[in-house]
Amino acid sequence: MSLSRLRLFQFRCFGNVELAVDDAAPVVGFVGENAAGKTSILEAVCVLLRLQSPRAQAMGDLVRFGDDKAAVEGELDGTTLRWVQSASGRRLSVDGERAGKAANYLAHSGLVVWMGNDDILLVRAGGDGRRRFLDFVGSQMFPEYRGSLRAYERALRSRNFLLKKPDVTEAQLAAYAAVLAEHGDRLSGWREQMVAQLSPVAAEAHREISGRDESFEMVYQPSAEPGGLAAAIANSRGDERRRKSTVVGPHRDDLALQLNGMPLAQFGSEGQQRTAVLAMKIAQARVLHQVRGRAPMILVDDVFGELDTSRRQQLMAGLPKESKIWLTTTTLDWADDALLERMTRFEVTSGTLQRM
Ligand SMILES: Nc1ncnc2c1ncn2[C@@H]1O[C@H](COP(=O)(O)OP(=O)(O)OP(=O)(O)O)[C@@H](O)[C@H]1O
Repeated sequence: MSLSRLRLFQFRCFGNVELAVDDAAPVVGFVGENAAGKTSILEAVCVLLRLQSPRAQAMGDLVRFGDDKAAVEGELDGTTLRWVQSASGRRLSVDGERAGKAANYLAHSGLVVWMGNDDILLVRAGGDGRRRFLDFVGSQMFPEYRGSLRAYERALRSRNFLLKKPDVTEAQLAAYAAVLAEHGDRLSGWREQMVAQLSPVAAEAHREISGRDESFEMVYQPSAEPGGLAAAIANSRGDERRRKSTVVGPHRDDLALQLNGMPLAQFGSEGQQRTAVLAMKIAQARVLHQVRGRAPMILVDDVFGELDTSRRQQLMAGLPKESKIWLTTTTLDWADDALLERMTRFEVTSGTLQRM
């Protein structure tokens, strides 16, 4: 999978920039000072391919300050993808034809693994980030995942709104509970399947990086038995009345990360935690490659230069050979000749791009 052309229009700090990359270029590096716009370029790729930003709270944040719309366009293996965000909403097209629903567009789009400094929060912070990780991977592994997730989220918001109203009826709550159970059971089934595939691959990648006989494990912790959400919601009515919100379902799932059977957040050293997170991302790349038959693009924001040489080499060796790596860095001091030879480089300076 190869992105050979990318154009950003009024996206973040960019006015109108375009770059072209040789199809065969295995690594593309964006080099520049802090706040030059490096992350925004990788973010634009993620938005173009997955319709999701790894950092924006709302898609409107992506529109350049003072402008009324933003666009990203790119050429992926000969297909032209276009994403436009304006006050009237989002418009998607594939080869010049309106795509309508996200699912139609994503069927033509590509796969992505995002790696950034915040990844360590997968271990250290709460379940939100781990659920986002599962959802990001799930929507790339299973074509219907994203649609079910959106339907689940909509029903959850409506039901939680109703639960705060004093005059709500049991029938109203039950109608939304049925939607939650339908989509929630599908989501937890997919999550269970996904973690079962990711965990052994992550364990293998972890051993490769650490060089030690440690056992890393990802364990899916559903808040309700997969397939049993309707009963779990019914059984939690007392709790719901007290808390005025839906207390079971995929929005309460978690993913336990363990090293040698112990919780990594509590007992792992910083190095062990970082290794585990790298292993999870390598596993994501390998499993997506295996399941979808295409190697994902690897977007690496800042972290490459911060890894020690051996981890950097393990990471490069661990990713699918066919994956293109696009990375950002403030300096190339860390890069050895072998990597520099393979890297197409662009200098980023306050919203401009230049081939180096
Ligand atoms: N919607 C927006 N419109 C205009 N500028 C924006 C918008 N959103 C963010 N910016 C600015 O864009 C600039 C580039 O941010 P970006 O995070 O891409 O830089 P970076 O090169 O990755 O920096 P760092 O190395 O510090 O991570 C920042 O100055 C940021 O404040």
